[in-house]
Amino acid sequence: MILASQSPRRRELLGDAGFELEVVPADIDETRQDGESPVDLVGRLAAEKAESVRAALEHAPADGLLVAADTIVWMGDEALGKPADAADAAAMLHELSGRTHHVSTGVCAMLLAPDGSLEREARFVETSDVTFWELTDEQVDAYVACGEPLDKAGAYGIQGTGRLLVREVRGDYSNVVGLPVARLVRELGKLVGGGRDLVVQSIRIGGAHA
Ligand SMILES: Cc1cn([C@H]2C[C@H](O)[C@@H](COP(=O)(O)OP(=O)(O)OP(=O)(O)O)O2)c(=O)[nH]c1=O
Repeated sequence: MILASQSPRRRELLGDAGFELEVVPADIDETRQDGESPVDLVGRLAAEKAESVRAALEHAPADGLLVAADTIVWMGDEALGKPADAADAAAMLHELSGRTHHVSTGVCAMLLAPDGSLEREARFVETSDVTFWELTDEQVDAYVACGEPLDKAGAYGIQGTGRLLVREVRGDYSNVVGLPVARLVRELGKLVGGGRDLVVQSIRIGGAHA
C-alpha cells in the first residue's frame, strides 16, 4: 500500500493493522476555501493528497492500494490546523480549554490498476468529539514548551503527553490521532472486493505482534 502522508502516527496505525507501507508524502496547498466547512475541507484535502501522489506514480503497489488523509480540529466555524509557532499553539490550547471540540479526518482510499490508473475509490470523513479539562496558564506553557504541539492539528497529541489535557473522547480514538483505522480497513475490504475480510486479516497480523 502507498500511504500518501508523512504523518508517523498514520504509518504506525496502518502498519499495526498489517499493511506493508510505502510512504510517499503529498505536497499540496492546504488553504481553506471561502465558505468551505471543516468537514468539506478535510474531505477535499484527502482526495487532493491521494490524487497528487497517484498522478506521479509509474505503477501501482503490489496490493493496488493508496491511502491519504487529513485531520483538522474545529469548533463552530473555526478550524484549527497545525500551529504556526509556540504562541499560536498556546492560543489554540487556551481556546480548547474547558470546552468540547470536533476532530475530523478526511480519508481517500484508492484501488489502482497495475499502471497506476484509478479503478475505484472510497471517500469518507470521520468525526470524534473531544472535551478538554480547564487548563491553567502554567499547564499550557509547560505543554507548549515540551514541543509536542507544533506538528499537530489543534496543537495537541492525544497519543502523547496531550492525553493529560483530555477529559473525554466520544467517537473513534484513532480518528483523533489522525486515521479512523477500523472504518478504513472495512472500506478497503469493500474496495478490493472478492469477499475478503481485511478486518480478519488485520486482526491475525496485529494479534501476532501483540
Ligand atoms: C488532534 C491530533 C492531531 N494529530 C496529528 C495528526 C496529523 O499528523 C496532524 C494533522 O496534520 P495533517 O495535515 O492531517 O497530516 P500531516 O501533515 O501530519 O501529514 P500529511 O499532510 O503528509 O498527510 O495532527 C495527532 O497526532 N494527535 C492528535 O491528538
